[in-house]
Amino acid sequence: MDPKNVKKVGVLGLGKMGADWVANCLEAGFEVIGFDVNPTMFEKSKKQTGEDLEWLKTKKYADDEFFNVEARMGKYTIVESEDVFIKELQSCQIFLECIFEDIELKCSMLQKFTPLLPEDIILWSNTSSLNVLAMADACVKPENFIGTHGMNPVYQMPAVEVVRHKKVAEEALQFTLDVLKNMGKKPFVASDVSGFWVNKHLMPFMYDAYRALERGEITVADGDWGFKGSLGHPQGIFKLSDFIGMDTMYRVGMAMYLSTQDPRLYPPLIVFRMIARNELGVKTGKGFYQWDGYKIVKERDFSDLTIKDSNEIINIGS
Ligand SMILES: NC(=O)c1ccc[n+]([C@@H]2O[C@H](COP(=O)([O-])OP(=O)(O)OC[C@H]3O[C@@H](n4cnc5c(N)ncnc54)[C@H](O)[C@@H]3O)[C@@H](O)[C@H]2O)c1
Repeated sequence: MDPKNVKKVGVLGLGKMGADWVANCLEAGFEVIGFDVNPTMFEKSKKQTGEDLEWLKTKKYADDEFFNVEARMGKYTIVESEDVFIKELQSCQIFLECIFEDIELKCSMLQKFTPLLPEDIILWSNTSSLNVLAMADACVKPENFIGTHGMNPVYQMPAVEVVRHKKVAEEALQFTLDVLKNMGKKPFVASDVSGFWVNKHLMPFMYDAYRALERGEITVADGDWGFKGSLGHPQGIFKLSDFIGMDTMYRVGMAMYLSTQDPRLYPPLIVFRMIARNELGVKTGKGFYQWDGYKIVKERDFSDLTIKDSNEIINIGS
């Protein structure tokens, strides 16, 4: 396994993270094949990848005449069927899974795909919290499976949390670290515990902030400015949540709660209410902020959702 031999990557799941990882792979000069079970994602996802590359061109490669967005996009194909995707994967060196944060779904996809893949392909998963060993066990070769948790937006954030599990081959781990470094990332190694290093600490912190909002202790804008202006965070919890997506915030928190039983990881009521109203953040134009694309239009007023006393909880309805 020579990291320099990576030429082609297959990406399964073309939502926010899949689209952004594709941009990172194209930036690195790889050819990319993508597939998503939901065909309505094809156009949206490609648009997202194109915008990511435009961002890279402006912010990182402004002086590089050889960084051509169109040429990079020319190396990206979204295929419309799983059969064609599997055929294309025969010439890939890396398979990257970016589907929903659902252990059963991820394991069933790995069980289905890995017997059909080249023997020496390295399998990456962008899971943010799930048991990596369980996913490895769903693969034909658990030693070649590894967690590669990229941070949102992955084409901008240098760190990748590389999750080591007890069956991973040292060679696959080293290969992964080297390929990521060749891609310009700065990976670090984390343990296979629920939430790994980043989300183990970040998720309870974010949910506590939601609960404070729910109790009327803070507003969205003050909460975000509090962390930005006092601790130097690049953005506050609420803005970050809107980028992540409330559906993903739910899936990650619930998965971590189920595996740890830590009550701080049980999604607060506001998560359920926002999902029921399709207020998922940037992807639906409404979350903690109101959005126009990636621009904040205004912070939203959550005073109608404030939980003031126990009677209110009883009368909340839906
Ligand atoms: N959103 C974030 O900020 C973030 C950050 C780090 C890691 N992650 C992780 O990345 C992964 C993807 O998250 P996301 O935010 O991109 O989610 P998303 O909802 O934006 O996209 C997931 C995509 O997977 C597709 N999909 C689902 N089942 C599939 C299947 N069987 N075959 C093919 N495609 C399938 C869906 O159609 C969807 O387009 C999750 O594991 C998540 O925990 C997310």
